[in-house]
Amino acid sequence: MTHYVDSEVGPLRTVLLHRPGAELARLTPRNNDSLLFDGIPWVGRAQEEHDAFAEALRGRDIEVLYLGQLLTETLAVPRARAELIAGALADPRLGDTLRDEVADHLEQLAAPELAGVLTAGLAWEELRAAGGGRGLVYSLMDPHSFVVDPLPNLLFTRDSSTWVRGHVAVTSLAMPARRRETTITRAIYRHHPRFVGTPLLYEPGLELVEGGDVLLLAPGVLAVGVGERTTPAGAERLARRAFLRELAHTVLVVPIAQQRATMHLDTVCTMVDVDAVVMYPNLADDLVAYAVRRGGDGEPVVGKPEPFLVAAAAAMGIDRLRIIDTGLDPVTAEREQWDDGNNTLAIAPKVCVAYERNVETNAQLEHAGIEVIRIAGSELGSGRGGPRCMSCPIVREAVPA
Ligand SMILES: NC(=[NH2+])NCCC[C@H](N)C(=O)O
Repeated sequence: MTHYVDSEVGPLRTVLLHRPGAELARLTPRNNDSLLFDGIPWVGRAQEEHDAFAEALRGRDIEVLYLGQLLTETLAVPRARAELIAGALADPRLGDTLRDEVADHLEQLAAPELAGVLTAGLAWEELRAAGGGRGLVYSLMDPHSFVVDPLPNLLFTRDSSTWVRGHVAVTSLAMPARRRETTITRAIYRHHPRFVGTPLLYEPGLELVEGGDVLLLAPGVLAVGVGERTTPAGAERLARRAFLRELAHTVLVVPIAQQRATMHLDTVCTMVDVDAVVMYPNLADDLVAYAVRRGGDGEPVVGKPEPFLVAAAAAMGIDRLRIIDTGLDPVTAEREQWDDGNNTLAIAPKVCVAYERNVETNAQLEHAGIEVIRIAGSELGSGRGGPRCMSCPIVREAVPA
């Protein structure tokens, strides 16, 4: 099957999810802020919610791939295994002695156990229980800490890679708690038999870009939010690369507030139809875009800022990009935006998956003719991400004419 995505709403055929597991059980009141969770999720219930999400997708003939399983399979490739172990050892906190010990520990693990440590991390006392734990660094480490940090935000597969046509952008994540995630997505796309040979449009280590900020408005048209995560330099680099490979002709760069509530563009705006978005009403009128176009030599040419809807419609070649007017009062809008009401996953034009708790937003979507597949997310949502954040589309059919 050809892996290919060139819109936000074309019928979804294959998607990458991550079923949350032991890495969520690492969250405590001491570390949840730095690990970017707003609470301490009930792991079993989060798994049930996630399974129901996956089932809803399978029920619509969508193939669900799991990151954990792909990771285990990828570890069968010796080069991938070496890269992934190196990724876990790259943490400068370790120092030589502890790094050698952790290396010895990881190298003797079979693939499933190693995948477990790469996702859930290795706690201080686990290394001692395994017979390690000598040297200065280990002795001075907080016994509540990790020698390999857990990656609870792997749940949000949207951010660590994103597809543009047949190319995959392995992103460059902003937050320290998430950076190692892309050693995993990169290894999967480079070495897993299913993905070998996929061209990489972007790579970790480049200027910051996160997948939650990248929207494929139409074939050849990207919107890239710049704010808390993706930087203007990241948007420029992504645009330049997409232009050179002729994957896009226009990239709309959209500044968003640098704060947690609007950490990614997809927390305030997602597409639900070929010409419609659901957007956080409190900023619908203020959002602007800088249209960056491919110049004759492939170099980016930057236009003046324009209202987002105007710039988007022009780039997409349509008369108007409709906002589904959620018509909510500012307080309800703010509450439901925080709970990812605007973070819908379109699985076809006019069909989206949304958290059930955002009662008002969902009612307005239905009123506008959008089918809403509701999923529970009381536990999943504690990481501040909705259905779009928790999914990385790998195959979408072309939008039906
Ligand atoms: N595409 C998204 N909106 N992703 C949400 C990611 C949430 C995650 N806890 C973080 O702070 O990074």
